[in-house]
Amino acid sequence: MLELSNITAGYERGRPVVRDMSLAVARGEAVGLLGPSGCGKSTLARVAALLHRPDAGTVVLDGTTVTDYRHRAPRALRTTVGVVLQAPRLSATDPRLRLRDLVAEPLRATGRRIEIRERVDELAQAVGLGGDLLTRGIRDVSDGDLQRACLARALVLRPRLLICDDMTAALDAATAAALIAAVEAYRRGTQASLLAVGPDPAVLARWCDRTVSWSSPPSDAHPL
Ligand SMILES: Nc1ncnc2c1ncn2[C@@H]1O[C@H](COP(=O)(O)OP(=O)(O)OP(=O)(O)O)[C@@H](O)[C@H]1O
Repeated sequence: MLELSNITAGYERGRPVVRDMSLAVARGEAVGLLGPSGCGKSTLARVAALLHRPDAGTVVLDGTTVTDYRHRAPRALRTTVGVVLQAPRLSATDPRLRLRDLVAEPLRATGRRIEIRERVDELAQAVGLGGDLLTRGIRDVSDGDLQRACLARALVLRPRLLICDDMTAALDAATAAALIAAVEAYRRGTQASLLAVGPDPAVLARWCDRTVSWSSPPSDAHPL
């Protein structure tokens, strides 16, 4: 489903934060990527989500070798992946949005307005956004509720690969458990693959088939 081969990536020319990293996630598999803060996990996750162009290396997603990233990536490839980032306030681009609009954003962007009502209500239930939460603005909900909405948005186009970058960071235990359960239910229903990134082995073990440690030598770090 996802093959990252010898990825080198960073933000400044000549100063990579990810060096020669390889990782594969098979169809239907859930892989945890474990590593300390600042080691480059989020950067690699962004490369896998086609949000950041690597300086070197190859990304193969669903059998297609990726040549373009961000808005230049073909829509069909972009919508293969759903992404939940660590900081929901940063990933929710427009602070004036209501949660309902935030969840519906990918459906609007892909011209599937007709599906919005049913799909958003279905996902609100799946992630536990009850009561009037969907009608509230981003500024008027807790980080936990905003992250629930971000997970719903990531699932709204039924991605075949879900990437969760430290999704449960800074959430209380009950909200974290609810979000993990929602991802598990989605995967049971769709056989979607999962790449879960985080610093806590116990959290990753809870929802992943196997965990790759960032500090492993390259030969152990991937099954390619
Ligand atoms: N947009 C950016 N511009 C410049 N440098 C960045 C940017 N994002 C991350 N970095 C730097 O790249 C390095 C790796 O960061 P990254 O977020 O990928 O690591 P991480 O393992 O996910 O850390 P954390 O678990 O704390 O999020 C860090 O030194 C960070 O400061």
